Amino acid sequence: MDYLNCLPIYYAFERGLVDVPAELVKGPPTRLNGLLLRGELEITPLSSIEYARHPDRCLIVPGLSISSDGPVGSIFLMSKVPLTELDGKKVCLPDTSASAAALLKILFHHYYHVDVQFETTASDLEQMLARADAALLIGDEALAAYLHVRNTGAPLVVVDLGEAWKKFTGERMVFAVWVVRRDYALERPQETDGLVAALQRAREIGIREREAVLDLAVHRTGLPRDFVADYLKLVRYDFDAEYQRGLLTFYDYAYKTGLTEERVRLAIWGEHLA
Ligand SMILES: C=C(O[C@@H]1C=C(C(=O)O)C=C[C@H]1O)C(=O)O
Repeated sequence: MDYLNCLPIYYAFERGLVDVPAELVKGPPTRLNGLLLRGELEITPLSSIEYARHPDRCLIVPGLSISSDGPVGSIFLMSKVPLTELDGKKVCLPDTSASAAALLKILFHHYYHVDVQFETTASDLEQMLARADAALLIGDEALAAYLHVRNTGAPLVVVDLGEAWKKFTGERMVFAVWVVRRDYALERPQETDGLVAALQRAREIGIREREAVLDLAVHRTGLPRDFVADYLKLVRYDFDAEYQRGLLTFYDYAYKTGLTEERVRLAIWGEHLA
């Protein structure tokens, strides 16, 4: 995934510290979601909401996710007015996002109790706010927009969706899980074990070599070092029982909000295969 939040995981592959018998493909979340579902990728981070829409198509890689326990630092709603005043107004969603877009719909419906009209557009704060009263941003565009708003003092209400979710439910929020295509995994269990082990090894190295990852992140983005360091502390990569409970809570609300068609169970590679 072509965002800073994936660098701690892919650093070891990029640096050749872990051998991965695969070709790496980059893109924003919705592009990778589409490629996996069209059978053009074998293993990828997938927007968590897309897993709930296609549980028969994928198996979750154990012990890995893109999550937060409270603020996430890169998923923001930026609004010209307080959220309660958005009733009947338009909100732009970025065409890069699936999970955060679903989360925002859930929050408006069940937490803020505000009825808004959504429009999906390219991820560009200025253009979004020219067409609507509020805009959702994710990933590196959200980081840049946040800094811009902070530095210019633009009069926008800024809400971190990881933080709003935590206030609403008390739970962690899982934005993406790594999945392997189910047909591929069942046909090629040994290759799947190899890819899963490579990802887990890469994650360990990314955590251990935190400073080197930070150097590379600063070099690549040109963002201030303290800002990037703080951000990389907010993003979590765990997928233990507490994260899974947070994810199932998200799925419950997604179902209640009409964003998914069934209440799914988590099928995790190596744990239980439905
Ligand atoms: C934390 C983030 O979570 C992302 C949000 C996603 C989504 O909305 O579909 C998908 C993958 C994650 O990278 C982020 O990109 O800022």
